[in-house]
Amino acid sequence: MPFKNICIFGAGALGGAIAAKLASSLGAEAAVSVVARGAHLAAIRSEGLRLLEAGAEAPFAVTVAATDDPRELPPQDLVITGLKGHQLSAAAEGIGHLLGDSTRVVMILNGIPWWYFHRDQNSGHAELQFEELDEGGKLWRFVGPQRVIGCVAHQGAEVSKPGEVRLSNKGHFILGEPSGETTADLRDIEALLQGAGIGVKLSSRIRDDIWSKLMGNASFNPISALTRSLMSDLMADAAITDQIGKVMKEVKAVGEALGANVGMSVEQRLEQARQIGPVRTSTLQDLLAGKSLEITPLVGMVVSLGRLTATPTPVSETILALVSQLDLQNCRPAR
Ligand SMILES: NC(=O)C1=CN([C@@H]2O[C@H](COP(=O)(O)OP(=O)(O)OC[C@H]3O[C@@H](n4cnc5c(N)ncnc54)[C@H](OP(=O)(O)O)[C@@H]3O)[C@@H](O)[C@H]2O)C=CC1
Ligand SMILES: CC(C)(CO)C(=O)C(=O)O
Repeated sequence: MPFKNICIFGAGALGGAIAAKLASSLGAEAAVSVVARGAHLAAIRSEGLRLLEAGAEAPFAVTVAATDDPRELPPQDLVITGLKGHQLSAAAEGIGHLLGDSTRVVMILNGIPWWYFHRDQNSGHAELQFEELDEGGKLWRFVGPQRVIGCVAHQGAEVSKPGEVRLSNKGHFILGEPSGETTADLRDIEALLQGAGIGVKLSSRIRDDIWSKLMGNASFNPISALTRSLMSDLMADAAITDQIGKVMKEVKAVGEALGANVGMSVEQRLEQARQIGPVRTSTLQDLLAGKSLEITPLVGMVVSLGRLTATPTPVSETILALVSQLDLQNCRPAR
């Protein structure tokens, strides 16, 4: 087992689920720790981290070392981040404390990740950095794009109460090196996760998977927050589905302008969205919890990369304006 110390930084919905599964399958074989905060951290410390799998009647609980200060943990063999994209810059230095010479960092993210252009051979913009995704270049400096393994999650999850994570389906995670290589590290991480009962697929073109997933997250995530609707309600509304389809078309066009093969058609992506069912998107979960919203990686970057590639994104621009104002009002104290 190449991973003796594994830290999940941001053990919320998806990170918490992965931490619980790894801790339960590895037992004493490895030290699984989590970085969390607030009431969630307090509950993990006092009652353990609980996971309710889709279809299960009761959660199971695991005991993991839990802290809000990564400096308390030793250097890790593997770090998995479950932070939202807009929370990463603030955590960059903390993640840096966990890294040894060869530590790899799996970043579970929706949307365009800060490392997107690292070793990208198709866009003509290799190594381009975006301040809006990586404030002050902190992620580039403290983590380093060469450590990253990209991760696209096809798994619905929610922190149902402090200390407890609930999965909404039996999903899977797509993992890929930014370079597209199938490295030994990638194979080892695949084996680790599969051994814990986590569905994994490897991709040699992770950016294609990012764009296919983003066709949905750029459209139905902000719209679900704007309308406070479950996925099933959005997809039952023909006028909304029509707007979602328009955003999907824009996202696909931007991805293709950057050299991605976005294999999925708008109709196929809409069909995938119809299968999700009565689920609160991660953006709606944050809105309802009064938290700031993950807007830039999901919507803002579609508009920015649309500008970079001269690809029109009018519907995404409208949604960006609306959801940005919603975010401002949501985080503002009541007047
Ligand atoms: N949830 C889902 O169904 C899906 C999510 N995704 C994507 O996966 C990624 C992770 O999402 P999700 O699992 O929902 O995220 P969550 O918001 O559930 O989890 C993030 C956790 O990290 C914590 N956190 C943030 N910053 C810090 C910090 N500096 N120190 C300690 N803890 C911190 C948050 O605390 P706090 O709550 O206090 O901010 C929260 O508990 C996102 O990009 C999302 O879009 C993809 C597919 C499905
Ligand atoms: C696919 C979906 C809607 C799963 O919940 C998601 O990616 C999200 O909530 O961000």
